[in-house]
Amino acid sequence: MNTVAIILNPNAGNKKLMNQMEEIETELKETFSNVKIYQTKQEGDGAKYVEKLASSVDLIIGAGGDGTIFELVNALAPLQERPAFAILPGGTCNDFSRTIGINQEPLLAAKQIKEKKIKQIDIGTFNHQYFLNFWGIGLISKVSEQMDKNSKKLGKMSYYIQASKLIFQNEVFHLKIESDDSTYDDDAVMVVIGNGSFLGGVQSFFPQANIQDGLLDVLIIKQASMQNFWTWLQSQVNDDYPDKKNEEIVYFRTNSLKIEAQPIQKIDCDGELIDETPSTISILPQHLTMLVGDV
Ligand SMILES: Nc1ncnc2c1ncn2[C@@H]1O[C@H](COP(=O)(O)OP(=O)(O)OP(=O)(O)O)[C@@H](O)[C@H]1O
Repeated sequence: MNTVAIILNPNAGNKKLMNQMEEIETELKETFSNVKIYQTKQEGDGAKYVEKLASSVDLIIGAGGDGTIFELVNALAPLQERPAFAILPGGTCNDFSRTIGINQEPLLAAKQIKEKKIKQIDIGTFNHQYFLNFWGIGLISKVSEQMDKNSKKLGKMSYYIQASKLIFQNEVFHLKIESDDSTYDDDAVMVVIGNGSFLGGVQSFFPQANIQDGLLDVLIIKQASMQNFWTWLQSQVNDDYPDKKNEEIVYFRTNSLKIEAQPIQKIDCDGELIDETPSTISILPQHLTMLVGDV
């Protein structure tokens, strides 16, 4: 593993990553003989770089926030031959980098990447889109919808401020889920399907998510559960979560499922609003070779 392309969004987050790039490049060059930085100028540039570079590099390092990582993963995942992938966290939440134990200090993350600790990682897919962290409808996508660049500057707290504003609106939809492992046909206010264990910067929804088990974690929140759910979210999850005896929270694991909602719901995928229901979601087991940190 010698040839490395760093695809960098210079405007991600608070530009902390951008300001440390020289130092990071020097650090990486101690281990990798050929390191080049490619700066994106706008949305779509990251994907173009992946298409151009994937067949000629051993490792692509995504340097930016979750939006940049989402774009790069969506360009890498459909390729037949995929170089290894790593993350230098530079955004607000950096959810998947946390799941794979990458330090949130970019220079320390670079030191971890130098260790070349490799894992084959599952990724989720639906309608030719791919996700590392989560697929969600209901409350979760409403929070994303109302987040703008200004509120993002507040960092991950802004997710919770938005969520707490919306949580009592409790907009119910009718949900139908079919999978080999479970079915559901009832009202709900939110569905979150997880691959990674972090969401909005905290290890809240799926603390025991395993990114190599070929399974998606499916969490359905029914209407009456919002108060419980919020209490639970604040209490930051204990080991026996989710308690399957709790009738207000439905939880199961599966490798694929079909979801319909009435009225149609917007889909939030790794923090990006990109599609609408219905959707058939599945997992691509150990599809991506990633350099991980302390996991
Ligand atoms: N040079 C650039 N200037 C502005 N936007 C860019 C640039 N390069 C890429 N983008 C786009 O900006 C969007 C947001 O980027 P990214 O997620 O990396 O940063 P962020 O929004 O600050 O972080 P987070 O998503 O964690 O809050 C992405 O969709 C990305 O494609």
